[in-house]
Amino acid sequence: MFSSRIAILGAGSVGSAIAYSLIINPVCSEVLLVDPQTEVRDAQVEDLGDASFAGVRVRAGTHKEAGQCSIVIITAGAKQRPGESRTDLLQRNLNILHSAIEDMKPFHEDTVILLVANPVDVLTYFAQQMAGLPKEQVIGSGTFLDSTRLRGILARKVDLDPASIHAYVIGEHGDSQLVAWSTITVGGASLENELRQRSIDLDRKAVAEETRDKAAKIIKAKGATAYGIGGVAAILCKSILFDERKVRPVSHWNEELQCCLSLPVVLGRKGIVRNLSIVLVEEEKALLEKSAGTLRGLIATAGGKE
Ligand SMILES: NC(=O)C1=CN([C@@H]2O[C@H](COP(=O)(O)OP(=O)(O)OC[C@H]3O[C@@H](n4cnc5c(N)ncnc54)[C@H](O)[C@@H]3O)[C@@H](O)[C@H]2O)C=CC1
Ligand SMILES: CC(=O)C(=O)O
Repeated sequence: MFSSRIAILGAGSVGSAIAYSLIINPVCSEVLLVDPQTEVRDAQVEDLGDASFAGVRVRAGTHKEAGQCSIVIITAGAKQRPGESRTDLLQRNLNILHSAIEDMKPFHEDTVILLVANPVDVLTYFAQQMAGLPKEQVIGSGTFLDSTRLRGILARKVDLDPASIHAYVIGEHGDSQLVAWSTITVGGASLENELRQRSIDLDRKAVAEETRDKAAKIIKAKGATAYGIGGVAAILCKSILFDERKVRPVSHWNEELQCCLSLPVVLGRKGIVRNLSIVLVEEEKALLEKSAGTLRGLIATAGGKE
């Protein structure tokens, strides 16, 4: 059995969905839930414990214990109300992040921090400044969830398994994100080729908008998204703990663009193992730079570097 521990800060909708994914498909021995709302936290522990058939222990933990875990997943923070954007949460969630990180410090030298709370790219940047860990060990779930949504939408359009479509949403996990259309492949062939061969007329703009707006649509109807990020965060934990070297689009510091945003990178036990050089066409490069500009602006507004 595994010996690693994963701490989840925030035992709300997202934290509990991530915990559920982690106990259903075990990758660690213990999951710690950390939340100042102790009554809710303890009820989540009890409820999740009833589902822990695979032997993963779930218990309440403290911030100090979390700082010593193999992975700390930060979901602590306010969520969007219908009509709000992720960036509307910035100041509230930055304050929560600051106190949570101070409460966890000093971190174990091998801890990887996975930001999930929004706006995830900006919080990833500030967590890197605050945590005292190498930048490679502080990452955000970024556009992995958007890329999963994109693959699902494309899979329905072209009648294929989503896992057989290599497609990435890059940039901000937010409104300035973009689909890297020119890089999409199916079985080694370009998506263009697949569409042409099968005479499928794909409305790319509509697909990109459906992908981008999916969270808002779910939030409008049920108040939160949870299962998607639950699955995605658990997959990222597995990639990290098993040193899988999987390529994932996650939020990380990009020296060239001077902000944290998502591009495909190689993930391993110490977080980002290396960057990959995705080859974009000019229009995509311009959109990525625009997305980075949005994120740099948000960082500056929140008191980070200009
Ligand atoms: N990156 C992504 O793809 C996604 C991000 N999110 C984000 O995740 C965040 C959480 O969403 P929900 O779970 O729905 O919210 P929620 O309100 O259900 O849960 C948040 C929890 O954080 C706790 N919390 C507050 N301060 C804390 C601290 N210092 N330490 C530990 N816990 C603390 C609260 O008590 C609350 O229980 C939101 O910011 C939301 O926007 C949600 C879905 C997907
Ligand atoms: C809420 C959010 O960030 C999402 O579901 O994409």
